[in-house]
Parts: sequence; structure tokens; C-alpha cells
Amino acid sequence: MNVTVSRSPKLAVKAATKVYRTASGDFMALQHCSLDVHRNEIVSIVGPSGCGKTTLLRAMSGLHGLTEGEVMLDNQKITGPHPDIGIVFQEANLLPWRDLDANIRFPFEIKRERPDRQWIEHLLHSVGLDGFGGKYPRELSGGMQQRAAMVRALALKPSVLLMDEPFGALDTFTREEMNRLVESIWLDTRTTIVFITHSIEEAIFLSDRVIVLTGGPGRVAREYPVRFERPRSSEVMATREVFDLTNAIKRDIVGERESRLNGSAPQREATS
Ligand SMILES: Nc1ncnc2c1ncn2[C@@H]1O[C@H](COP(=O)(O)OP(=O)(O)OP(=O)(O)O)[C@@H](O)[C@H]1O
Repeated sequence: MNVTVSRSPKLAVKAATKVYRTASGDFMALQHCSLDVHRNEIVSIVGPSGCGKTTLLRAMSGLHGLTEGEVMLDNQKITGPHPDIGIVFQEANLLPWRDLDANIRFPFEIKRERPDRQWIEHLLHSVGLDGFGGKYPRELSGGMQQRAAMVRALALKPSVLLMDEPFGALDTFTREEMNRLVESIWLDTRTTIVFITHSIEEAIFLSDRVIVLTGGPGRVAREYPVRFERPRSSEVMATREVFDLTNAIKRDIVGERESRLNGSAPQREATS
């Protein structure tokens, strides 16, 4: 299946600069960082640790403001948490005293909205959690908790889902299973997804584009289109093309990291 993306950006980060004011002085985590995410796209953001990925995602979600620049959703400036943007973090952050159903209901209670029960049942079924509504977080595995966190975010029918290393703490097999799940949810909903990960393989499997961020301070270094059809089979993921793409992205990240450590500017080729 081919991905059809509209060319007007769903989400646009424009010259984002973020300075953290700390006790030991100001720290610039992002500087003039710009990128567009198109409607129905899955875009992954990769880059060396500390390059500003989470800072960027938090700005996209409206969880924190920017020092300069702006983030636009459907051409409207984001000024705070937005009902059309869902977020999934590395930690599932389920409330331990509430069962799964009550956790999923929680955002609706805050917003004083009635949950769409049928949609939630559909989501629970698609992530393999039907029948688990009465279970408490401690009774669920890490993978199940993360699936529940995805249901909680998608229950509100956001048009954008931001995911910050959501599967970083899971074992390889569970992680692959979760990647397939994100793919199938996307095929079902076409939700625009921005996905932060340290795994290049995960980024390639999921994305229409992989954006490499460079640090010190954070900016877009390069982006790679990923043009394989979905669903992406393990045969496709084992091709030479994927191998070469993985290595190219890896070289970029290592190069960026090393040039930062050596204090020199990295060599950049033209964006493919
Ligand atoms: N609240 C904060 N106050 C001060 N500095 C911060 C704050 N949050 C992040 N930073 C700094 O900003 C830089 C970018 O952090 P950020 O968490 O965005 O990077 P990251 O690319 O997501 O890292 P990782 O891949 O390790 O999760 C880091 O140097 C970090 O120490």
C-alpha cells in the first residue's frame, strides 16, 4: 500500500530555539530547528543522546514553550497542550490505583467528555487487550502497559500522535511486536505520527521519513525518505536497501557525535 501524503504540513516547527535557564547558567538545547510533518505521515527523529529530541517533542506537544520560533498545528500556533495531539512516553505512566478501563477513562474525566466506548473496545481489541479492562497496571507486563498507554492516547482520537521512545525499555521481541502494532494502527487510522527512537531499525520500519538531529545545539542535520510499501515485511526489512540506509543513518549519527566531541563541523552531503 502506498502512502499518500498531502503537501500542506500538519505540524510545522519553525526556527525553534529553546534555552533552558539553569542554576549554572543558560543552556541552548535547540537552535533554529525547523521541520515539517505532513498529514498522515510517520516521521521518526533520531540523533545522539542529548541532541534535543525530547525537547523538540515537548515543544511540539505544547508541554513547554520555545524561547524563539513556533510550532504550528494546521497553521495555528500551539500555545499549550492541544486536544488534537496525543502523547506516548517511554514510561506508560498509568495510574497504579486505577484499573485499565479507569486509566483509559481518566483523560475524558478531566475533559468532562463522554468516551466513545465502541472506539475504545476496537482499540483494545486491536492491541490484544480485550478482557483486560479490570486489570491493574501491576498485573500487566511492560509491553501490555505500553499498549494500554497507546489506547489511552488514541481513545481521544488525536490527529497527531507524538511518541517519545515508547518502546525503549522493552525487550527486542516485544519491541518488534509493538512496531507491528503501530504500523497496523496507522494503517487503520492514518494518524500523523512523530516518533523518537534510538533504534535506526525501528525508525526505518515505521517511517516515511527519518530525520537526523544534530546536537550542540539541536538542529536538523539531514533527512532520509523511506519509500517501502506498508505493511513492511521482514523480507523487505532484510534487503540490501534497508541495510545501506541503516548504515548511512548510523554514520550520520556517529559523525555528528564525533564532530561535536572534537568541536569541528561535520561533513554533510546533499539531502537525498
Ligand atoms: N529541564 C531541563 N533543564 C536544563 N537542561 C535540560 C532540561 N531538559 C533537557 N536539558 C538538556 O537539554 C539537552 C537536550 O536534552 P533532551 O532530553 O531533549 O535530549 P535527547 O536527544 O532527547 O536525549 P536522549 O536521547 O538521551 O533522551 C541535554 O543536554 C539535556 O541535558
